Amino acid sequence: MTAARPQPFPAATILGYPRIGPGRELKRALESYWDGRSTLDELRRTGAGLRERAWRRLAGLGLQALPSNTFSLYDQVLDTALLLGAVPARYRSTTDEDTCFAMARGTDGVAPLRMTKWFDTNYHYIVPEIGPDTAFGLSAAKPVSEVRQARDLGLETRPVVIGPVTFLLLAEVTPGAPAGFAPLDRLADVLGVYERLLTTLAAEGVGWVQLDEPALVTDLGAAELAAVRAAYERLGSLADRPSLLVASYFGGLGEALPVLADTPVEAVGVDLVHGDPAGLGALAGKTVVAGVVSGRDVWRTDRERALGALLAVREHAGRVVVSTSCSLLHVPYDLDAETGLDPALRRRLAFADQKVAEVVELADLLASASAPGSPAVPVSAPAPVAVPAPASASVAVPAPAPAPVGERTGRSPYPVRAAAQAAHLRLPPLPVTTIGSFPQTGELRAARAALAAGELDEAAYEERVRAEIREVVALQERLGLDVLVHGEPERNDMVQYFAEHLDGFAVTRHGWVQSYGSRCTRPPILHGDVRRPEPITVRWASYAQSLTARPVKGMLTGPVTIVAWSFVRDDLPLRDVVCQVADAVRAEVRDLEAAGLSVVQVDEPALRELLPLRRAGQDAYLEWAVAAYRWATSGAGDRTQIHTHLCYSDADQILAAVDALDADVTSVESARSGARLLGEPAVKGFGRGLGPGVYDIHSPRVPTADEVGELLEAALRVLPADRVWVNPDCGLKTRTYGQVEAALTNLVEAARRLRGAVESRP
Ligand code: MET
Ligand SMILES: [Zn+2]
Repeated sequence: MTAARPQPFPAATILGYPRIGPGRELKRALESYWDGRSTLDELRRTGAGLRERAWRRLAGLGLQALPSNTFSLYDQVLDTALLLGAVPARYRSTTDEDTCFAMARGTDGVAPLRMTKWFDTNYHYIVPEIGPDTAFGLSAAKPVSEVRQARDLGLETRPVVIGPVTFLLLAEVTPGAPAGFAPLDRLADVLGVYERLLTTLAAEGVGWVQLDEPALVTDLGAAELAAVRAAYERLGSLADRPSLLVASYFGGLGEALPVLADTPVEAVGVDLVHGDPAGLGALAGKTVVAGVVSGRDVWRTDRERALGALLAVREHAGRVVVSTSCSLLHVPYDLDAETGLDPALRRRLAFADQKVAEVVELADLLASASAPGSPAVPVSAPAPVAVPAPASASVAVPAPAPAPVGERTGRSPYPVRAAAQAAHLRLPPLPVTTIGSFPQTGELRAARAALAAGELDEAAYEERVRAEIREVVALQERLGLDVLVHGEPERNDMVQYFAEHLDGFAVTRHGWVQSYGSRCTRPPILHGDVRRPEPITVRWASYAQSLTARPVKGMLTGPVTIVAWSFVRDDLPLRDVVCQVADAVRAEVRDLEAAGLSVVQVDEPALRELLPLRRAGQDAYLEWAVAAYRWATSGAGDRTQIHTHLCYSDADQILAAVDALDADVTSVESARSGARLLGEPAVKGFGRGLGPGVYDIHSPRVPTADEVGELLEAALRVLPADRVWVNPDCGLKTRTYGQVEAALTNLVEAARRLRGAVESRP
């Protein structure tokens, strides 16, 4: 069968749908397979069941154009690497699934591929590795079998694949490739594989294929724009192929718009929530898949505004299809599952299924809105639902004015503080610490569930947490760590826990969103003004400190991260929301200090995540984000050592801003990325304590003391010895106690071996 004549694109679609399962079925199936408790066949059956459920649900909601290949056992970028044959030889296994998991999670002897944030979201993708010798080749089994599975259910679908330009721009270079090589150099080879994919899908009778190109909303240079042109000229000119939708999202297309408009692709997806419709006239003659329903927040769509945007697009471009601004991967499944939410808040909300219904409804409204120029909402159409204002908008919060960067914040300059802290804390060189969390045992989670269900009373739960703290402190003393933590046993999640204790937030019971692989979070909903009614962490941290003579590090989540990992009200500038949270964190830092904690860590792993994708907005963002952090931490005295933690280490991009945070010690992920950070010139100039992670906590592998020692030696070659800290890449909560104990033993051992040498250095 060859491709039929171009089929018109139906009136409504979505760019993608959640896949973890409404009850996190995929998470359970994956973890059970990884632990050897179930077979690959069982895992495959779970996947098939989830896909069937998703398609039936979408069809039931009235959606005509259904996506496929948006299901993934781990990550869609990793799936694309497998599809294109970009599999480094060290990961090849007997089944596609095991190869996929080897790349994502590593194996006994082999470290996994790097993982990083998907644009400015909290979703993580696996970074493909491309070199001059990568042997590309098509493995189309997955998209083809999904098309067939849906067809067996009587449903036609549109396979979704990451597009060639985004795939190559996100890839990193195989270690050892010649200098100057860039993955984009392999564009022509990769396009050959995409051509074969399109031919294969056409032979399957597929009418449309969606190629996701979110990289097109970032600043592109001449070479990248030329790649866009080359890619879509070539794929568009292919003889027997399905119609092509090139989907952009997370912002406006900017300079890539006229380039795409010039190519023979049939449809272009544009984000009209985060990008502006300027220039869409260039798409006349094409189908515009207009993302007017946000795929990234949980707010109901303002129907009038959305319809206005759709009518404007229809006036300028050819055919308009109503869609989401991006995949619904980033929002929970179904608001109907949340029975405990305040009804006034509920009325303002829409999760994935509600957003699908909005898309369908808007398509109906658009169809009945007659010629351009007629009233935006036809009389016969249901009146748009008014979105109520935030409930607490009237609560007066003394808005903090964060101290501008560079201005005095109350603390002395770093050298003065460093001396005061050294005298007070008396730490050895290369102090060993952790990032905060210790393994969250099943027992602990069960106790929390029992508390929520009313089966365990507060006092019994509290004692359970205290017992855990006692064990964690004793373990750290026994292993010989220098700065201890209480282990965060009371926290379900580093953001949700604070949200539950601050006014202005609501939390959900089932609102899970995939973070990476089998990991999910339940982002809180920040809907009103934020205030801290009372201290949050002080009793746990001071209890831990009461158990030991060594310093315990109080552990807080920073204002940018709390906001970044929540669904945030959209009626205030983000900066103002962050300032409110910074004020609450500031009060908590001061209370920890007053309770006798000499070290306080304020985590900002999301600092870079909110960085605007285009350079034009980045300086302004960093200025207010850094100011908010300094406001949160600068109430501490000189003797109190402030730590911060980031889960990545793209030093060139962000290290200057990290320096401006003015924290005394910064820990960053480094082991997972093969200590690339240490090669960055910016590291040499870093003027404070730095702990480049020496233990990749995303992998079940335990590093040996020798491996840790090598990473520390590498750090000591570029950093002064009195500023190097020894710590894992991130928190330990996803690991087992067996792994953690073995790994921390090796961290302490490696630090001890090097201390002598460091102390005797001139
Ligand atoms: C994602 S960063 C995690 C930091 C937190 N303190 C932890 O150790 O889990
Ligand atoms: Zn982290």
